[in-house]
Amino acid sequence: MTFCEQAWQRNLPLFNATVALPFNQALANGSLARDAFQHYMIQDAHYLVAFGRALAIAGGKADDAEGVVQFSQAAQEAVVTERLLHDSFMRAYDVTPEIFQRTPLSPACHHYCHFLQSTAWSRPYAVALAALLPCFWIYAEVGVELQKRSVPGNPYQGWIDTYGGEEFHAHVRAVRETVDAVAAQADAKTVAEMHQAYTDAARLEWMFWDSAYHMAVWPC
Ligand SMILES: Cc1ncc(CO)c(N)n1
Repeated sequence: MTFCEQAWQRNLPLFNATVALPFNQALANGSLARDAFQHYMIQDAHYLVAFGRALAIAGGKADDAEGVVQFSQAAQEAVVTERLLHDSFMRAYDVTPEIFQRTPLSPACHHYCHFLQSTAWSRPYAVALAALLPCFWIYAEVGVELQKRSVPGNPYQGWIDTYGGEEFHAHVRAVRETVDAVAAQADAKTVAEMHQAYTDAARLEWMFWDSAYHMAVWPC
């Protein structure tokens, strides 16, 4: 079994729990509260910049030219997506640049951003990639599950299609191929660290959606 197949199997209950989260169920049936979606978009815009930064660092650590290109391009796409979010969904949902500027990262978003950045800076290339993989893969598979459950006229269809769509899935397949190739060359200790990083990130994906549903803020 490849690293990715193993990681998917080990974390399957967590993935199913992620799809079942109230946020995702409400996104699929179109009943998600507008202010929860606004909160989520603001946090996601913050997240995408940190994700981009972590990808750029991973690109700099790549052990071949292909990896440099793949992850520096992914870094660029993350930031382009962040900008598009401001011009499209945020505008449509009345999240002004001022509202965005004055909304700090939620505790879950803060933790996820810093986990990705510190893993990318301080751990080997293979471990950094394993931490970044759920951001791609879980999003794409949640997108597919939400497309299956989505109702006609769902106001959130555009958002769901971004992640359930073929363009994003092609990226995910390419990242999985690289992660499997890197894992195949890694020693057992590194592979164990990769699994831990994958699970940590998968848990943070769960927490990100849960936090958005409750519009969580810092307790003090
Ligand atoms: C929290 C989160 N994870 C992954 C993605 C997809 O890259 C996203 N937009 N937001």
